[in-house]
Amino acid sequence: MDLLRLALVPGEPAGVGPELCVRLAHEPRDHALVAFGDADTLRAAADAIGMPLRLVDPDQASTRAGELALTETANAIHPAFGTPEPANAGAVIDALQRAATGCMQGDFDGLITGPVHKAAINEGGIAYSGTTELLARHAGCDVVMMLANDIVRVALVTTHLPLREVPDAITEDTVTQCLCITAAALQRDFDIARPRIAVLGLNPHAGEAGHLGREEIDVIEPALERLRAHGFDLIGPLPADTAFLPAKLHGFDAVVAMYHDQGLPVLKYSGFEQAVNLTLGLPYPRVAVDHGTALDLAGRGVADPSSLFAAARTCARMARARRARGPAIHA
Ligand SMILES: NC(=O)c1ccc[n+]([C@@H]2O[C@H](COP(=O)([O-])OP(=O)(O)OC[C@H]3O[C@@H](n4cnc5c(N)ncnc54)[C@H](O)[C@@H]3O)[C@@H](O)[C@H]2O)c1
Ligand SMILES: N[C@H](C(=O)O)[C@H](O)COP(=O)(O)O
Repeated sequence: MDLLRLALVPGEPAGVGPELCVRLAHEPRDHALVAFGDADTLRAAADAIGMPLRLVDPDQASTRAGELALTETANAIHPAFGTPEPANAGAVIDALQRAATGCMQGDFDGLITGPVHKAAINEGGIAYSGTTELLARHAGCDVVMMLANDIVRVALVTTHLPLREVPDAITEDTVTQCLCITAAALQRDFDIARPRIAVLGLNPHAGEAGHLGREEIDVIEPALERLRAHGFDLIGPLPADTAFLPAKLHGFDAVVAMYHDQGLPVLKYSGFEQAVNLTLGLPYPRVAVDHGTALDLAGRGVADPSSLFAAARTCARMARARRARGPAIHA
């Protein structure tokens, strides 16, 4: 079988992404990694953490430790560590889009991404709420953000949205769509034949029988009932404050949360180092780190690379399984 090829985007040039990519390039691997980024930024990151780095042509598909194939997407300005330059927003987004195009065209088997600084991209004049949304638009499909570690998988109905807008975005359709994409991904990429999914309510105590909000009764429960009639194994809507108790978590393959900060703090508290961020529903596997740009640590050589290593392992595993199984048939 041909060597697996994975695209790697370091993300914000002033953050920890580039140095973590240098560390990743030194890890043993049985797949080719092709980075999309700025050569000077990667070299500066390698110098800062005292690790050698040899950048090679993207066609070379090297698996040698310390070597990284690079498709250059040059920055406008060389940034200082810890200080994002909004002028580099175009280069950061260009790297993501070119890597995603490569995945869509079948040049790559999957995409691994480092952290992007959302404010710096917007300050650079590009409307951007997250890479999840960018990749969904690029591929023209609906997706779900799921963060996962060995303890829990959390999928979100809404992603990067002001809290004020969340209730209006929780509809029977968005809940149904999130559950369908999540269940299909658990079957396909995690080999769980009949996933058991816990679904959280939106309101305190899942609405307390309508006395603390009606979204559970009017929106979430009807969506669950509709899907149960199609054979989905769903529990909920559950009160979010106790759904993550270890004894309960044991029985679920994933938890669907209604919004970002309902689900992700629990996931990150339970295992920040090993967690990864997956975009479910794309035609290719995309796996990212679970942490941000950590501007306070950039260039100091102390940032933990575990999440990026886990992202690369997860992406390679999913890509290999998809290759073995063949392309998905979309209804
Ligand atoms: N995958 C992504 O693209 C992603 C994920 C989360 C946040 N972000 C973005 O990153 C920026 C900064 O976000 P933030 O400050 O809320 O979160 P952050 O994850 O960058 O930092 C939170 C804390 O965790 C620490 N930390 C983060 N990564 C670490 C690592 N690898 N090793 C050791 N410690 C680490 C930081 O030092 C900081 O104390 C924001 O623009 C945010 O939107 C991007
Ligand atoms: N919501 C993610 C997290 O908190 O880890 C993060 O912001 C990155 O999301 P994108 O991959 O959509 O940029």
